[in-house]
Amino acid sequence: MTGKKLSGAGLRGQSAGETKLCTVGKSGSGLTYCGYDVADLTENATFEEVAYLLFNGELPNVDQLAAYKAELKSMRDLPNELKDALKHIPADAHPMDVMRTGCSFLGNLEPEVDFTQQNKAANRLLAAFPAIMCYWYRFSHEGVEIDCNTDEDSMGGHFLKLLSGETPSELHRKVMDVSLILYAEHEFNASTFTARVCASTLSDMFSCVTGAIGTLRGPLHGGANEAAMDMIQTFKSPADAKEKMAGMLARKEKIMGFGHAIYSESDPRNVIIKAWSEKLAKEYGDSSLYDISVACEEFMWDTKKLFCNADFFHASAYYFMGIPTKLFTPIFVCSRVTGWAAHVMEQRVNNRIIRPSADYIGAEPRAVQPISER
Ligand SMILES: CC(=O)SCCNC(=O)CCNC(=O)[C@H](O)C(C)(C)COP(=O)(O)OP(=O)(O)OC[C@H]1O[C@@H](n2cnc3c(N)ncnc32)[C@H](O)[C@@H]1OP(=O)(O)O
Ligand SMILES: O=C([O-])CC(=O)C(=O)O
Repeated sequence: MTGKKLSGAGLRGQSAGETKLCTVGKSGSGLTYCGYDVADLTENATFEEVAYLLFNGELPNVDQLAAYKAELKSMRDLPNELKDALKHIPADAHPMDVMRTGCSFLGNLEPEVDFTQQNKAANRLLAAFPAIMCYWYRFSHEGVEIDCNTDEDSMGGHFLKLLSGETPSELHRKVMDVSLILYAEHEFNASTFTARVCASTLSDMFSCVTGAIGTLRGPLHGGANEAAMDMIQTFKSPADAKEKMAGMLARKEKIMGFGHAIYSESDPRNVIIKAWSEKLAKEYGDSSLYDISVACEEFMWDTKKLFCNADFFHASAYYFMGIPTKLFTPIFVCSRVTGWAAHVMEQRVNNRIIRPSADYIGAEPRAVQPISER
């Protein structure tokens, strides 16, 4: 066999199952969760409402939301054994490895014994992830043992307060909330598919989410927001960005934060996070990083007709909020755990073990030679 087998490579364009949770790129660009447009959700709902929607199929009413938020708040703290484990992870560890270990360790302490506990397990992970990330980060980088509870009402505000110890501004709370909504769910992307494959063996929620974290870690998936930030920071000006990107394309390098496996015209999350990034740039008082990002977007469209995906303007938005680059992808985990867990639950309702076939391209049948004759 010669050359790259393109048709069907990466399972592109093939349906691998059914879902009620999400549509991606139905007309080239849209994104819906349980029938709601993601733009509508970012304007008229909060991340906790979206989490409830994904787990229950409907948005909550006032009482349901209050009860759900109270439940999540009661689950924010970490067991001492997990805090001790996090203290042993070095400062130079990859933060996604910390998230993976934190998830897996919690699964030892509070296992999902049977599927009647699936909502509890999902909510526990959702509530605990900000503390898993920030407890490790602040202890390993600043020597501070943080209190894992805050008086912040929302997940976004809670995360920001754990990270800095300061009460976040309304603007920062809002942007974090929008960001968590945008990253919550995305149909059969690589990490969600990992979770569903794991779920299809009737494994537990913590194993499904641990596997998904490992898949999200890569730069072709969730890791792209960090890679985009690292790249943007090497550009001195919009003109410099265009010149350096031309060189990257000439060397056939991938530009992180651009392109998408499903969307063909645009990623609907980009226009939303880009607008918030612009607002944050004004508040920050120095818009150079935003201006450089806009130049990158223009250049990629003009030269390759490639558009920014969800990750690209998240980089500058998080930067303006003072979030360290190494925590960008872990924030994605704090959000996407909702989508992953919802897919695990959906897989369990109508399960058959996921086990595709492969086209064999190896050696013809042959006999084993005695080792002395090889
Ligand atoms: C939240 C998320 O996970 S969003 C995705 C985040 N990932 C990134 O931003 C990483 C950069 N982007 C990419 O690597 C790809 O666009 C992916 C992984 C997102 C999608 O990959 P695929 O569906 O396989 O698209 P594919 O790689 O076939 O792209 C088609 C062509 O566009 C090119 N291309 C696609 N994305 C890029 C990019 N970011 N930079 C440069 N060229 C690109 C490919 O090289 C390919 O060119 P070719 O036909 O000459 O080989
Ligand atoms: O759908 C994909 O392939 C990747 C993506 O954008 C996501 O998971 O949010």
